[in-house]
Amino acid sequence: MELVDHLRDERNKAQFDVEAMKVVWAGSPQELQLCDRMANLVANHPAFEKLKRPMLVRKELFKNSLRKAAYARKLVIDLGLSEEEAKWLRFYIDEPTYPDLHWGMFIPAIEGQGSEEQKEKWLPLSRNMQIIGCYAQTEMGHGSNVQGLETTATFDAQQDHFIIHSPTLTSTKWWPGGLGKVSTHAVVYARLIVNGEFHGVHGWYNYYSFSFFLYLEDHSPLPGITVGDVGLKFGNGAYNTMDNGLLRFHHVRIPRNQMLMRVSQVSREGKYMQCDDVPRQLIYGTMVSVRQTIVAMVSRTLSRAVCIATRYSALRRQHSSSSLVVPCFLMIDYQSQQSRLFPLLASAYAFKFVGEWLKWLYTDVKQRLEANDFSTLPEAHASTAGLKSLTTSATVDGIEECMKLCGGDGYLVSSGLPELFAVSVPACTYEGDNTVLMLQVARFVVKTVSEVGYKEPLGTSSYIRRLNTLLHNNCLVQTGEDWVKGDRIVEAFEARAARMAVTCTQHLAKFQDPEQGFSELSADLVEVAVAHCQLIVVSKFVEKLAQDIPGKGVKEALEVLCYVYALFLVHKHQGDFLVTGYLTPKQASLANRQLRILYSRLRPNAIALVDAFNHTDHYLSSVVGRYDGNVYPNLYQAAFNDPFNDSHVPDGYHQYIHPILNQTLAKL
Ligand SMILES: CCCCCCCCCC/C=C\CCCCCCCCCC(=O)SCCNC(=O)CCNC(=O)[C@H](O)C(C)(C)COP(=O)(O)OP(=O)(O)OC[C@H]1O[C@@H](n2cnc3c(N)ncnc32)[C@H](O)[C@@H]1OP(=O)(O)O
Ligand SMILES: Cc1cc2nc3c(=O)[nH]c(=O)nc-3n(C[C@H](O)[C@H](O)[C@H](O)COP(=O)(O)OP(=O)(O)OC[C@H]3O[C@@H](n4cnc5c(N)ncnc54)[C@H](O)[C@@H]3O)c2cc1C
Repeated sequence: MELVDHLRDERNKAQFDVEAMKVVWAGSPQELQLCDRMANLVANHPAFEKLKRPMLVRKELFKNSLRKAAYARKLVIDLGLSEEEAKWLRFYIDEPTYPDLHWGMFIPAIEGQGSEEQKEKWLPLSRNMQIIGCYAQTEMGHGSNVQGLETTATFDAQQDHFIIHSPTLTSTKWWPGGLGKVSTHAVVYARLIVNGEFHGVHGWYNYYSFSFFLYLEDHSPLPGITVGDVGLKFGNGAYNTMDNGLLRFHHVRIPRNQMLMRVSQVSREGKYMQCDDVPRQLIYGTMVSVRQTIVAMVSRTLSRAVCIATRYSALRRQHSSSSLVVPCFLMIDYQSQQSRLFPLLASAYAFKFVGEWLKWLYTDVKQRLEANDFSTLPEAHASTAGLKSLTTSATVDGIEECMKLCGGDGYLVSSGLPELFAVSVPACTYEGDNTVLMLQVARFVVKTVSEVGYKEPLGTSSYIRRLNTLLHNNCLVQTGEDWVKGDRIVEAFEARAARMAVTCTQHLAKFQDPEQGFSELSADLVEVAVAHCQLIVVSKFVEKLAQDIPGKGVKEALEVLCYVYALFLVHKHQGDFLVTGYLTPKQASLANRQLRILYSRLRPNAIALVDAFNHTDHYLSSVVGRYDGNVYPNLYQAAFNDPFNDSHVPDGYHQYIHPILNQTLAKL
């Protein structure tokens, strides 16, 4: 049977080479080929079916996710997949499960914090999955406040052991993924006590990582350990495939050599030693690594929602303003729909490019760390924390907006959007609450501004070198066209960020106690951090455009996206630009007018731009976002696929409806 492409006319409007754009989106021809192969491997394997997921109760859902993870492992072994291929395989299976934490946090924690000897011993076991691990840092009473962790690790010199203990209910480890039911091991963060002394009460040496056996062979917990799942989470399927766990220790003994020993050691004699040349922040290194990975991946999550909403918007017709009866307008042709949808489409591309840059920065930092050069660690911390926060918040808000952009049908599970929202929303909390992370960025920015004159700002903060110019020279825009120039846009974002940072730094200086000032001004500080991070995203997009980008019309299409992203932010945050005095109201209104012109330039390319994400229908799992656009018959069929429609008479009908109809309620 010939397949009908209901979006063909839209596809024909494209003004650029979609295949070339696919390469740009993927990062390289090799990445495109790799992703395509893994996506199709998953899409064509019946084991990875996922449409029934939202209908399953927790125990069935969990078993189903274990089955998928086992099939995935089998495929990795049978096909001899590399770690990189296996990572994409997991990604396209699209179901959070224990391997994410095993590969994403447990192994990196050992790699980053273990001694050479420890790595040699534990990494082969972990990579072969002979042990399965998780990352147990958060406690019931302490999530953001890592310094407040209460779990203790007391050294017993006589037996050459650490005694791990949870002294209070609030010290219960709480939330670690993979911990509740599956893991055999954990990297546990605890407060170190040697010779009755708490180390580093001032926060230098408080917490150390331990790897130790949680379970006996038969998978029952070791004596002294209580373990379980934290309970059902938001959304039906969503993150409930993960066994986020709880864990308590009652004086559990582990050998001394299970303390991860790269950053510091405790000797056989009970002597505590801190490696002089390694900063203690390295124990936070796993979080830096995962935050970078989240930024690298988040654009795909947003692109998925945007792809669904764009395709549906380009199919569904509503009435025109002149006739409320005759449906003629495609939803995508409403200016108001475009002004909500197109900035999200542009954001997906913007986040992709900033993710690529962050990966580069992180790789560079990692190489430096291996050579004991820690000079770029503060910037890596601020950039990973800030961009994780900025991109996940925008993505989660964007998914919700896409749901609304699809009207009522977006609210149906079959649209794929509710589950995507539910699975993504905790990204604003895990790996660091987004506000807490922005406050870390603000600390970095304020510190950089305060040090002007005796320390050269580098990397993402190098704009602060030109503080004088940025504070005193106002925007030169005179026409709408002036707004579509890369350097002008970047300068506007630099001036806004610099002016906000300087104002906040001056306000902070008025406080006798800097910490009190920081606390009282924290809402303003978050805005400073947002301005700094948006500058990074905009400038990395502009830098991307300066590269050689092959393919007919590809660069031009990307330019439109870049200006849409930037001018949308100028419009959204025009208060910042006006209050800091950088823009006049006229210039702000020119930016908005130019934005509308850009929307009309983006419009013919909209479907091609989402096609360039190269998402399979399996990955999208959305009736309204299907590639062929054949929405209505499938939407209708999806309703009847719901087991609730198996019968006209639901359970309970005879019991609870008949008595009402028959007026026999009194018998109930
Ligand atoms: C929207 C959809 C998203 C889709 C996502 C897709 C996901 C892709 C899948 C990828 C595949 C695999 C990945 C793995 C799966 C991920 C699943 C998620 C699992 C979640 C796991 C967790 O949540 S683990 C627990 C995380 N916990 C936190 O993040 C806690 C947050 N708190 C902190 O980080 C810290 O406590 C703090 C930084 C907020 C404060 O610490 P502290 O009080 O000790 O520090 P100070 O503020 O005093 O600062 C002291 C100096 O240290 C510097 N600093 C702080 N942190 C760091 C760091 N990490 N690195 C370097 N330096 C650091 C700080 O700047 C100070 O410096 P100075 O000012 O110079 O003194
Ligand atoms: C799905 C999921 C998976 C997780 N996986 C893991 C895991 O594998 N391993 C692990 O160790 N942990 C894990 N966590 C825990 C996660 O890291 C924490 O939830 C996170 O660090 C936030 O801590 P919290 O929940 O205690 O929130 P809190 O710190 O209590 O924050 C609550 C509110 O207080 C605000 N707040 C807190 N501190 C400050 C401050 N200093 N200044 C201003 N505002 C502040 C926050 O902005 C937020 O609005 C997971 C969490 C979730 C939801």
